[in-house]
Amino acid sequence: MIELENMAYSYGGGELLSGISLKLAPGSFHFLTGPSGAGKTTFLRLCYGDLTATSGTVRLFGRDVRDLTRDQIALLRRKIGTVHQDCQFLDHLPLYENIALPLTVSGHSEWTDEANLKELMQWVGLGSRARALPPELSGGERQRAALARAIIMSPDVILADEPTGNVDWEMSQRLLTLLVELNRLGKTVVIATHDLALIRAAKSQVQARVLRIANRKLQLAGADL
Ligand SMILES: Nc1ncnc2c1ncn2[C@@H]1O[C@H](COP(=O)(O)OP(=O)(O)OP(=O)(O)O)[C@@H](O)[C@H]1O
Repeated sequence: MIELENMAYSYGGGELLSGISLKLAPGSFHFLTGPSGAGKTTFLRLCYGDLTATSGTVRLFGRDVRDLTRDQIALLRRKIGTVHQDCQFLDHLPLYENIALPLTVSGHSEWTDEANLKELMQWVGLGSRARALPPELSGGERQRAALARAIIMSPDVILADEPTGNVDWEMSQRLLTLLVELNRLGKTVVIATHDLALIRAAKSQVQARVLRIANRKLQLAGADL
């Protein structure tokens, strides 16, 4: 799926990430943790070909990112759904159209009407909010909408960057449950988070590996979280 081999990355100064190797197996569930500024967001961006490693190799679905054109990377990226820390929406479009944007952009606008999106919107608990405008949404609604948008193309992998960053505990549990359900459907899930309580809570629901980035390296975290 996604494979990193002795990868390093620098934004131009010193190395931020170094000697990183990891294989994300199909259907696996990973948490990614580490101090603020350690490089979690950068790591996720490398995992979906948004950044190119300074050295070492990143393979997306068996293809070395360096051998791919931007268009080829964009095509492979359709198999990867991303949820960002600050979910961006087009404020003038109703929610269902925002969620359908990946379909519109990829030329499948015939599937983007409200009726087709109903099931997905109900699944994330936004069935009654289809026509709301993004500025009218709560933090938790925005995060669930971002998750719906991330999975609308039925990706194999979901990379979520602090998906529970701006919501209360109950909502973070709800988001976690949605991500666990997606994993049970066979999706590979990676969640970057500072929230160790969330990771502990997940342990009863899913077999997750916990990775930690610190001092430029990626390590498997201990069981003492
Ligand atoms: N586009 C960029 N250009 C230069 N430096 C950057 C850029 N993006 C991030 N950085 C720097 O790289 C380091 C890692 O940032 P990153 O966002 O990956 O960390 P993080 O672990 O996700 O942090 P947080 O937990 O606070 O979200 C930080 O020092 C940040 O300032």
